[in-house]
Amino acid sequence: MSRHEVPVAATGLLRRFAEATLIAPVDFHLARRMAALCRETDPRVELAFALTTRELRLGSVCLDLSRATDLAPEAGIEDGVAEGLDLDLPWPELEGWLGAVASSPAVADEDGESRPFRLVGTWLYLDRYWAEERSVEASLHRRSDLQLPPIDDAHLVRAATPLMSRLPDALQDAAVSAALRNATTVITGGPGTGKTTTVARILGGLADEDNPPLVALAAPTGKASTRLASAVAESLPQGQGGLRLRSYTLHKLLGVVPGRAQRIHGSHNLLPHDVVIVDETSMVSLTMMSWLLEAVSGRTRLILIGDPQQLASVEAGAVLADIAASPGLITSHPVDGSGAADAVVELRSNFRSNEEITRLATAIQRGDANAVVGLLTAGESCTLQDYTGREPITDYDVLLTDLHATAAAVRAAALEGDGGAANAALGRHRILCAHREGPFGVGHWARTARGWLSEQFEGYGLGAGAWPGQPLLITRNSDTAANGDTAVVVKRGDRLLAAVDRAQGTLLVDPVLLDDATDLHAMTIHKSQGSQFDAVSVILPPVGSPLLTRELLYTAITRARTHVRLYGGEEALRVAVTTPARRASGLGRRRA
Ligand SMILES: Nc1ncnc2c1ncn2[C@@H]1O[C@H](COP(=O)(O)OP(=O)(O)OP(=O)(O)O)[C@@H](O)[C@H]1O
Repeated sequence: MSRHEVPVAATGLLRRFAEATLIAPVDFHLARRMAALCRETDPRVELAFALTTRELRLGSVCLDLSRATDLAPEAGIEDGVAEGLDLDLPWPELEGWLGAVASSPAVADEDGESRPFRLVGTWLYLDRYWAEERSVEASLHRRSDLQLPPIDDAHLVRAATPLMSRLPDALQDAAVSAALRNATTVITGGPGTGKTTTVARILGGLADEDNPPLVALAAPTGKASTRLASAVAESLPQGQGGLRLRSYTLHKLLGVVPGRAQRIHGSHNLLPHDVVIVDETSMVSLTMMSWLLEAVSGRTRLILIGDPQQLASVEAGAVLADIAASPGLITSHPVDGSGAADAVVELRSNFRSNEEITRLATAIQRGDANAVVGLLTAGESCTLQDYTGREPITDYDVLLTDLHATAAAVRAAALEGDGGAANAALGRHRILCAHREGPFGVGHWARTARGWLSEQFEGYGLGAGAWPGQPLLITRNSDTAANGDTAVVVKRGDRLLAAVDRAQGTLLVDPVLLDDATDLHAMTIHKSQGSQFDAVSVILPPVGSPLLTRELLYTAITRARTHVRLYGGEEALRVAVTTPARRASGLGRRRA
């Protein structure tokens, strides 16, 4: 059954919502099953259950019944606009709906014993997510009162000194100070604002030759964790002396058993680390955050790093964004009498991207569509070109120039057998799409770009086999590569080898060992998180696509160091800028 087919068993109210793609077959069946188990027969309640599971699938932690009428049809997520749907839906009247849900035997209230669902105000949760949200809140509050041993003055002075050749930045100083004084610190900031630099300074302050702290550098993906480890190692003021650094994915750190809720570390077996640093926290789901906080002991310093403006986890929850929006979740009680050190610090100066891109990112964050359009109209390094889904790639000279220059440089290095140079050249430009399929999707743009390049370079992209200069994206973790790593096929003597771009350096492997690698002439914006390119060409989704959000646009354009080229309609751009991704969650707002 396709995602948008209407289940045969769906009748009445649920059928109307299934036809409008407000609920998918999986939501319908789950809701039906739960309702049947609890002898619930009111279709309004079944609808609330189905919409709750739908919202979980789409990243929210709960369903806000008072805002349910804002929910968008799901059709179009893959292939464009939801056309021909009857969206004049018979929404239940709110008060009666809330009453029916509250009196269902499947639904507990905030203080009630566990049942499959829980209604808190107008928020309907699956009980498990409510429990996880409470657990995260409680852990953060508990950690606010922890007393870590104070850092001695010599270490504080060392950390207070900016790294060589860095400009003074008061917010970076504040973040360093907070991390040394508090048990829990959250450092947020956009790309290039110095988060990694700040971590290096913090570690410089914590380093101790006599008693080196055990430090976990963790991230949701293998690529992000190795990237953090190598970036930190490069910036550490005194090298790795006085520290015991280890890098992990969060799954590895906690010893999560794949496909199960079991893990080696939890409240029953706390992590042994003195310091746990988590990068790319925006991608951490509510479940993973609750597991992490359970496993971190009261003597461990916890530092969470990330950019809450970026796209959140593909699973439910946007914990970093919730913390950034409700800093009171972590209160600060420095133990050394040194005065308040805010536990949530936002870094703001971008030291990497050019000024136009920084201004564009700021206007997007503010939701100022006029400013965004103005910057793109007058911009030199940031531009918008019309794309309606029908124009051929040959209409876009600048895109062809970017593609040609990048492929030529990648290919030249690949023919020389220089994997490092080939991977560096691959970072010059990338096509980024929100969709996977259809005229706005990765599949279409990767095929089109590769097809055009094969007309420019002899032997490029023809046939099924590998060719020198072939760009690859790894899609699964293995011994040789991490999901999200990129590689280029290079010529070494008579052989073709894949040069995998790993944080520790280039790794040469036989291309056949990379079973789970795909063409990299274009990639999704989701996959591009954590990566940087000189120029990006962003294919905007069309108006009507639920993917057209501010976070998506912000994530895409902040991948670029020097040039942002958007392809799409002005209306789509305006919709993106003015549509923040909505993720319902009660974290930090429960008693607001
Ligand atoms: N205070 C500073 N003065 C000058 N340059 C800085 C300063 N802070 C950071 N930089 C430089 O800016 C660049 C980005 O810094 P860094 O990698 O620490 O940022 P980041 O926030 O971790 O970025 P991303 O999340 O995009 O990886 C680096 O080249 C770094 O050396």
